[in-house]
Amino acid sequence: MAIDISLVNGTLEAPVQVTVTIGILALQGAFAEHQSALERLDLRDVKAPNVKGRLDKRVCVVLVRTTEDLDRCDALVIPGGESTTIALVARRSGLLDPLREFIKVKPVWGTCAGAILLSKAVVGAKRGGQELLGGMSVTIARNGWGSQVESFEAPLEVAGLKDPQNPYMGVFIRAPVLLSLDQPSEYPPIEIIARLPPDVIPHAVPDSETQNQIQEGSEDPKRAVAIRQGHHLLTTFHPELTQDDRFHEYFVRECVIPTLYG
Ligand SMILES: NC(=O)CC[C@H](N)C(=O)O
Repeated sequence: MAIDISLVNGTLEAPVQVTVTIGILALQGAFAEHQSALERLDLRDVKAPNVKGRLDKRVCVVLVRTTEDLDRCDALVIPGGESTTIALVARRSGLLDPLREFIKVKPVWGTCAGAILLSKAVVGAKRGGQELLGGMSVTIARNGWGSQVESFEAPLEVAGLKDPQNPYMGVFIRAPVLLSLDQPSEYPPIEIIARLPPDVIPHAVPDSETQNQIQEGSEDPKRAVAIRQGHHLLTTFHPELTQDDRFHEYFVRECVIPTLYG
């Protein structure tokens, strides 16, 4: 975050230019596509009631490969790719613990593999295990829809986005499936931002994995494909692979700006 204080007629004025710096973990996966989407955003369109002064028009994007890169960021995006590889490279780069500390205090958005890393528990990890970053009190199934050939697109119901009447085309590539949305008291409430249409059912997750988790009258967590918990956002699909930037706009508007200026 950079705030310029200007001197007008010898007195200090309120901040006039506010830069939002968002990191993208760039160890493996679709980080370049997230960069393009974030750089397309025009923050002058983003409502930021608590910002005294103007938001800089453009997000400042940092590709994060070191702790020094991470230290510059107000928020972080963890892209899709291969969650086991991202965790391994993060460990080798000395980033795993700094990332866990970052997640405790700053907004983070995980897409697909990034969603797995943001979860507190995973089902179907590779042999040898899967290190997680945690941050969101959910359990997720890796490759919950099956293999690459079972990748698909689906129009999502997106109540919380801009233009909610326009469905959002979700791109699911070896996507994970949310198995349970837990609500321990030390975590903020979970809000479902996007759901699958009722006719799309993740078949690769055995019912036995989920049956016990769905309480009568409550929603099947498998239909939730974008959730927010406090200032964190999780999407099991790939918003960066479309030209529809509403999720990127949502993350900045609802998760990043209120954390910086709320
Ligand atoms: N498109 C993706 O990010 C796929 C995620 C991959 N199945 C994993 O486990 O990491």
